[in-house]
Amino acid sequence: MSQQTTIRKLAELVNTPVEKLLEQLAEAGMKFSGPDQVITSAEKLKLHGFLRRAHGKADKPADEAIAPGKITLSRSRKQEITVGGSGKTGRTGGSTIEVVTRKKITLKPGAGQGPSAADMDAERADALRKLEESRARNLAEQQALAEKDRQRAEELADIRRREQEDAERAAAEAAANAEVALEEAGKTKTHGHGHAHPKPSAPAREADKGGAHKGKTAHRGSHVMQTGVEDDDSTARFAGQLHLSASDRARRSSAPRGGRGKPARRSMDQSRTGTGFNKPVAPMVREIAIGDAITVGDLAQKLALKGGEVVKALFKMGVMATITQTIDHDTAVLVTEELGHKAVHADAGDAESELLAHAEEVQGEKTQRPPVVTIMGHVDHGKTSLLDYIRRTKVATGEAGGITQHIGAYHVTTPKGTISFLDTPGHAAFTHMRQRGARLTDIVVLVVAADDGVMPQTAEAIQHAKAAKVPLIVAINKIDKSDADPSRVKNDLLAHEVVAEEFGGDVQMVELSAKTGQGVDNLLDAISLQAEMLDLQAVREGRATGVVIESALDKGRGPVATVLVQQGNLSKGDYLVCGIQYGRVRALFDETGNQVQSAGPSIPVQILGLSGVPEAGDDFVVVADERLAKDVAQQRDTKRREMRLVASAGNRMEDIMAQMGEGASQLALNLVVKADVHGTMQALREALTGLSNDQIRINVIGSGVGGITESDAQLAMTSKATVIGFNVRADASARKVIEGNGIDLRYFSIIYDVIDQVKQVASNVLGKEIREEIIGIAEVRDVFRSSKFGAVAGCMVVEGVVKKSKPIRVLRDSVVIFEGELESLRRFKENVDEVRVNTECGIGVKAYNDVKPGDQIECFERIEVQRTL
Ligand SMILES: Nc1nc2c(ncn2[C@@H]2O[C@H](COP(=O)(O)OP(=O)(O)OP(=O)(O)O)[C@@H](O)[C@H]2O)c(=O)[nH]1
Repeated sequence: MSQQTTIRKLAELVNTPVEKLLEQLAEAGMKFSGPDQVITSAEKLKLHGFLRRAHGKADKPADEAIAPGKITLSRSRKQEITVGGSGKTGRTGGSTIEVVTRKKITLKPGAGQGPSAADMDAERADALRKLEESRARNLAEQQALAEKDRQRAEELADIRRREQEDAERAAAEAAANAEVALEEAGKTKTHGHGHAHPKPSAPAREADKGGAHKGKTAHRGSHVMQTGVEDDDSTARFAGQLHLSASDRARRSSAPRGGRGKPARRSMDQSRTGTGFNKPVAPMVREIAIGDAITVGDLAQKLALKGGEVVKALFKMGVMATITQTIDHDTAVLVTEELGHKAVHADAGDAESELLAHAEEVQGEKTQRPPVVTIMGHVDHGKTSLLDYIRRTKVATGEAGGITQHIGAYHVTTPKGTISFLDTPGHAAFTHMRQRGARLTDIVVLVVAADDGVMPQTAEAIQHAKAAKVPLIVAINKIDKSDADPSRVKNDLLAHEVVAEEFGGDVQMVELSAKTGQGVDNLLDAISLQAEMLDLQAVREGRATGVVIESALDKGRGPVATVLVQQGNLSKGDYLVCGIQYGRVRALFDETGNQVQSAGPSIPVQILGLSGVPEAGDDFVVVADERLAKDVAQQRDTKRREMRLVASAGNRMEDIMAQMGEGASQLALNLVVKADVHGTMQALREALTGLSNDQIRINVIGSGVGGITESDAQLAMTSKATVIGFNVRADASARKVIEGNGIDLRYFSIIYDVIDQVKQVASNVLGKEIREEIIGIAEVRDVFRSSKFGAVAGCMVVEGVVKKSKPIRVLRDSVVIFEGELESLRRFKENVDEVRVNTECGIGVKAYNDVKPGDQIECFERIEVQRTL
């Protein structure tokens, strides 16, 4: 506005009549003489303010413009900026500031309209001040965060250091396994080395780049101060720092401390590539095979753990075991799973299945085979005499003197066919059957002395035969004796459901005398007849299978075993597996001691050539070659040893329990059993352990064939066992230990005596128990009350005898309501010590006055009873 404005010109400009303008100016308090008078800018503004007010609008700038000297016209722009440490407003307390920027024009009277040098007004200064404050606040926050990050980084570094140590330890432990694994995989160590420092993976590289945070900043663009409002570089950079991500900050703050700050990251990458011995990212789960038993040490080795760790885990499970101790399969599986690994059952092995495949090959035409007979009966009823008679008269034909040797079994040839007898204790025959789940005996001959009748062991034999579903033939022996009464025997047997044919049953009964031989042929006929009815068949050709009946170690000939062939044909030169032994049949002998070339089904034969002494009851199988025989035998040996370890571990445990007197209410009686032959030893072991019940457990902790040795005596001493010698004696050194330590040693030659005596010993161990016995019951008929005696019950003794000195119980409706003792017991007015059945009496109960008619007073006593098996 370089030109001066007149009122007329202004009226034209604002399009208002000049008169009206003059009026308005007059109203605004400005007097003008005419329209050509000049109007100043101040006057213009005054008019403008007047007019706004007149229209009801307040105009602050206009008011301010009233200030003398200058008029400022302004155009404003609002802008919001957010400031805060990480951009996460909520966490760091960042704030939003409203910045108002104005374009200002200050008009000075006569000074034209261009922008003045003092563009910055008070508001702007205020906004900048606030911004400065905010910056300062954020800087403080930044520093606090940096401090926190530094602490956190230190913690992380600490954790990583510990992990690294753990990893190194794990690596050392895994070294052995890894070597094996590497060998298996055909990898060389250099291969592993080449990957020891792999390049970081793509994402890792990207994350490592310095620009990582930039990308994030860009992503958070809404938080960045926009340029153009304030061209402030420092603020822009500052804002960039504010928006660093937490991870970036952590890395940035840890970087200077950790050198290059990357070892942890590198190790992660290595583990991902699967090279080097770094701590695995997930726990390593091993799958291990466990047999029937394993020592704690072996298990730890399989799991690549320290023995102590497995012991500790077992302890937590309530199993106390040392590293050398054996644990059974189930416990081993449990602890393996507890330790986070997997367990599978160790396969029995291919050799055994191969063996089975071979065994199945023994197929062919089946033909009639001889019956296998076991003789059983009560002691002294004549079993041995009968067997001897048959052997003497029917075996060894053609041999001078007919001397036969005892090999545990023999066969006789009768006009009606061959019969094989098992010359082992009846128990043993059935033990074998139970063990193998197969029939070893076809027929049981039950010997009953005609003069003695049915006795306990007769009944026991009947039970055995019935349980095994083996048919019976009864030999009524000693009929030569004057007091023989065969019909009484037959009648007695009826009570055991053994019914003679003549009574309409199906059991053949033969009267005979083992002494004179009378009727023995009839018995053989009866056996042949029974065998025919049973239609016993077997394959005669092919590889033989069967069972060991007896075994021993012969000083001159080595291990000898009497086997009963069940299928096929056993020949000299055959390879066989026999229990855990194997070998090639060097020679076969029959019961007369003659060498034979082969033996068919149901024929017992003694063999030489085994690697060791098999156990009675072991099976044998002829196999194609020695290798297979050896493999199977060794596998079985391992398995059996494992089982023994478990059994002995169990024994040890029970001993400990018994000694501690806690954890088991069951008592234990330990025995060491030695016998002359395997069959007897096995029969004894079975029979004795079978005596165990809830209260006592009979442990045969040691058993074997042969004399009692010093080691047997030592075993007995350490486990406080009783030594049983069956047809064997203790040698000098064993006797010394036995006598010196007071070990209980007993010799026997009759199985039943052993059982009886063990029962007695067990009873002593069991001790006595206190039992209560009710000796009398009195019924309350009436109750009298006296000040002197209290309540006195008028009673009738309905059972037994009521004694003053014995404890009593008061019963109401068959429920005990009081237990105590008697205060008084009277017959009429007299005090008595006892009152018998069907007698009236007066009873005063001590400390109890609530007796009512209808109650029962039960009198009892406590007695000591010897516990028995
Ligand atoms: N008179 C007579 N005596 C017999 C007969 N059979 C056996 N004896 C006698 O009875 C006794 C016992 O006979 P063993 O054959 O030993 O009886 P066991 O049943 O084998 O006895 P253990 O082997 O001890 O169970 C012996 O003295 C025999 O001589 C018989 O038929 N008549």
